[in-house]
Amino acid sequence: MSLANLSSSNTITIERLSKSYAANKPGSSGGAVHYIIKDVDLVVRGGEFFVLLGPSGCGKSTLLNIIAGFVSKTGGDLRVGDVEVRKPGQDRAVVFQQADSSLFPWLTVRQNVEFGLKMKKTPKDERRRISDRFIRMVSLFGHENKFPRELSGGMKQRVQLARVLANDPAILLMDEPFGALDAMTRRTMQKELSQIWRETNKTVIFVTHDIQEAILLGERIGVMSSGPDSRIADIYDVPLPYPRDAASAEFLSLNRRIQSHFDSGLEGGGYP
Ligand SMILES: Nc1ncnc2c1ncn2[C@@H]1O[C@H](COP(=O)(O)OP(=O)(O)OP(=O)(O)O)[C@@H](O)[C@H]1O
Repeated sequence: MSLANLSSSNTITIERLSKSYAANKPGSSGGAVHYIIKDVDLVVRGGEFFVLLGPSGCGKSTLLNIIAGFVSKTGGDLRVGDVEVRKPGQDRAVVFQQADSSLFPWLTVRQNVEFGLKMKKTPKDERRRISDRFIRMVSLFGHENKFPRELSGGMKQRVQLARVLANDPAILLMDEPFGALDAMTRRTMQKELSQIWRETNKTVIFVTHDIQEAILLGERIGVMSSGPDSRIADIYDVPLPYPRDAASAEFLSLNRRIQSHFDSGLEGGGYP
């Protein structure tokens, strides 16, 4: 398959997507319906790095989990390429904020990274080659025989990332993956992720409530309105070359523009 075809088959198309729930008090009847997200329209191109930015509780994780197939939509359409999303699939992988719940505590770093490959019956030599590559990429070489309990939070997060990348999903869905890390580790991880994305041409949707992180990473930034009835209120292009310099005039100017978007109350709420 050519790269162009690969890209279009990884395009994520979202049309009037909604997630609602019945908000009846116990014992009452009637049809009060609350929307977490309502009528979200978005196209994320194959190979694009798209950031979803918004205040806490606006529905970023809900939208990401619908794209992952973990949460069902209640309205609208969602497709990857031409295929309607109804459940999780091998084309999509999720990186969560907390690595703890996703790593197997009884497996070493290497065994965790190779887990999905083993399930797919990838031959041992090939598994070793792939896990070596990604363990190096996330700077964990020398730690491959350690167990999760012997690792710091940042190291566990890097194992999670290496494991997801070893499975080679076309689409990476990342839910505040660096939110729990200290500032220095976070910066290193942002650089690594940006480089991996540029090397692998994956489609990435990255959730954050940090404007600087959004501008460091994204080609486009979709700003979500505060919930309920949340939607993508605005999309900013980030026409800056990678790797990005957070101290450059253009970076700071875009940061101010997005910040003022929230300060002016366009989202109907404070930020963050
Ligand atoms: N099953 C559910 N039933 C009712 N409300 C829900 C349900 N799931 C989520 N919510 C509500 O939907 C809103 C959006 O939650 P979500 O976790 O998607 O937000 P978020 O933007 O990712 O927040 P954060 O940045 O704090 O993680 C919240 O107000 C949450 O309480």
